[in-house]
Amino acid sequence: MPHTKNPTDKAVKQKEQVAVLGGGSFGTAITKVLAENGHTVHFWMRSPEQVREVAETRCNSRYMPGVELAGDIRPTTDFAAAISQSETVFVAIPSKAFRNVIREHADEFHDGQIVISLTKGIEREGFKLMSEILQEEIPRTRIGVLSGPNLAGEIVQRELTATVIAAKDPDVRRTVQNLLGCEYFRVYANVDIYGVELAGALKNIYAIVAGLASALELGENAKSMLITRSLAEMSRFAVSLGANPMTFMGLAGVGDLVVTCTSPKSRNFRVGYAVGKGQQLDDAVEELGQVAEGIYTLQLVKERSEDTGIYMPLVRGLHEILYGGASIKAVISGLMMAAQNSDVEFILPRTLTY
Ligand SMILES: NC(=O)C1=CN([C@@H]2O[C@H](COP(=O)(O)OP(=O)(O)OC[C@H]3O[C@@H](n4cnc5c(N)ncnc54)[C@H](O)[C@@H]3O)[C@@H](O)[C@H]2O)C=CC1
Ligand SMILES: O=C(CO)COP(=O)(O)O
Repeated sequence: MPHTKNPTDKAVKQKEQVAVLGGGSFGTAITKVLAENGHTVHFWMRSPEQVREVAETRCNSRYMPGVELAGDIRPTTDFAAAISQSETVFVAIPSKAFRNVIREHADEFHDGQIVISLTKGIEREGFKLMSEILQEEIPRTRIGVLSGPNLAGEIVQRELTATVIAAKDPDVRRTVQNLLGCEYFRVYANVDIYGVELAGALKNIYAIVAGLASALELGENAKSMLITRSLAEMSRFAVSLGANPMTFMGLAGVGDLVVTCTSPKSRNFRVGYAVGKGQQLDDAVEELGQVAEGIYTLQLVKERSEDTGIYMPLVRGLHEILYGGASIKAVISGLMMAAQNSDVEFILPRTLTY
């Protein structure tokens, strides 16, 4: 049920200047939360037409049709102007363009500025997460990552939502909690940046798997099995890369996995569903018209898991279906008939004979 009270009615403790980079669904949703909390939001996007539309109509019709953007929102194509006055900058640029955008404007960030990635993806070259890109490109800033079960379409309707801010610096965590927290948006803290960020990127793969399962009308037992084994697989992979397994018990892990694996509001789920109904992958992505990061993450994680010997049967199976022309039935049969294994491998180590 949407929360109907407008947070702008509430006395705001401290009005800040903030910037949001990226005018898609999630950039728009976070801009709306910040503006409703009374902050001045410098909303940077590359399209002058979109800037004009948001300025004139207070609506971003391509990504959030029918949603009014109230409050002190200043849309702009001028990057330097957007971030110059802002103590905190939120970045909602898809992973494929993330480094280029930050690199191009690296000199415009100032020392100690807080920069928070909202992006749930991985860069192909070097398997870099967005926080690592920020660290490389703008090391003088203070970096954090926001991730969790955060469907943009629900946030803009003020549906009750929780998220996670991960940062080493407690001041960064506190700042983001203060900026975003309100009656319908609750912000929890973590220090495991890598785990929170990897969880957000990896779950997109399993949302595609869940969409496929939904299209095939598999039963409830099967859906539960898939979600739980997805959690086992993604945490196995992340832990091998240095993440804390406990992060996967939280909102950024199981929370985000559940929401995207059970909702057609997830774009990744919708791509899986379309493929499960017989559509070609390229057509499904084109029809979506928005980013489905899992498509790219799948390829990177498959390669990385093979290079490092991490057992990821769902990733391998999905890759065979999407890129290897394998039949969905054959892949399911292969998964079900694989060697029997342990449930929670942190309790009973997995047998290696597969
Ligand atoms: N939409 C959602 O519910 C959520 C999305 N995210 C993540 O946020 C990130 C952004 O996703 P969305 O906003 O949903 O995507 P979207 O597909 O709705 O919009 C992408 C936006 O990025 C812009 N863009 C692309 N390349 C650009 C470039 N080179 N320079 C400037 N702008 C560029 C596009 O113009 C568009 O405005 C993704 O990594 C996604 O996984 C995270 C949580 C929730
Ligand atoms: O990350 C999301 C929700 O937490 C959004 O998922 P999609 O990108 O699949 O829509």
